[in-house]
Amino acid sequence: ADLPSVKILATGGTIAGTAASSTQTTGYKAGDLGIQTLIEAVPAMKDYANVSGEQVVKISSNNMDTKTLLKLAKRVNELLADPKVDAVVITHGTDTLEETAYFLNLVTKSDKPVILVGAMRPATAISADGPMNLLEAVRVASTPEAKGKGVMIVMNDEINGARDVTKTNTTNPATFKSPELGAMGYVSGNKVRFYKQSTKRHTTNSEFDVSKLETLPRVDIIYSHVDDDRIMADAAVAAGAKGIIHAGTGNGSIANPTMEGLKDAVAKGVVVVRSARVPNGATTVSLPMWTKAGFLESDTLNPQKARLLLQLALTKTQDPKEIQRMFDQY
Ligand SMILES: NC(=O)CC[C@H](N)C(=O)O
Repeated sequence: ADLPSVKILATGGTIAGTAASSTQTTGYKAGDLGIQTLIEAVPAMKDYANVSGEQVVKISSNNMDTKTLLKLAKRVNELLADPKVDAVVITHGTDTLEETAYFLNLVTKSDKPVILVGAMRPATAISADGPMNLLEAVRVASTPEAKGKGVMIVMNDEINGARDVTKTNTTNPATFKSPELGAMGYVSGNKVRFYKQSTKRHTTNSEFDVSKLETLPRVDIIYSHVDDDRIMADAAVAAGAKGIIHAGTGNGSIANPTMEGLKDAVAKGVVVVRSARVPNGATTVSLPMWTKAGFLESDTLNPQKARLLLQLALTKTQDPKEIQRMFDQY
């Protein structure tokens, strides 16, 4: 009775996936099982928390969209405002898990733990990783030290912070890593162990608020490559993008023809942020001509997370100086 109350919000993914055979680990149906089935599969959760479930959506997370993100964020805030709820765990597909985690890290108005969890093997597979991951997520959510650390992903015995974590392997269960900045902690034996946390702004210290938002501004990502040209930049502007994240080569480098397209985008009021297709390191000022063109820098945020931050930034301001400040602080 004295245990914390943890609400599990289910959204689908492989953790709720089913396949025709116990050895099938690809080509299965994601998001098939409901939250009650997932909870019943892990009775040990009751040793750590009073858990209850709620199905938000049943999707494969490659289909995650703004509407669902906003719905989820609003529900998380509603639940955490209730003194009877101590923490929220969200089951989610792994494809866009890091994006939902970072988005919630920016818009959750509570210091109560919010833990995201998924699986790489469907629930029907031998050595399915979902049940243990869910148990560990609930254990972390029930730990007092998890409070105030921002949104986290718990999978495969690791606790990773929403800002720094990324999916690093297409199929391996040990896929969620923070390669540059390291894991925050481990679920190890009978202990939840924390070692570090991000210095970046999040949750109760964040200026972003989705409570009145029904949509987010369009922001497109342009991925750089050999033979790059301006076609994608022009297409983004034509599609009505208010922002563009350029996933540049190296330290956010831009091919000359693409640069012309992006300069024209800036001239039309589109905010352009340089990120990088390189997984590690900060994207910084490299060539002065890019700064002169008005392009901003994403710091260590990967393109998909930079996109979410720019969307939220654009709900508050169009001022490039202010938006760069946000990229420096979040
Ligand atoms: N491991 C997974 O969860 C991937 C399954 C699916 N593509 C999803 O993200 O929902």
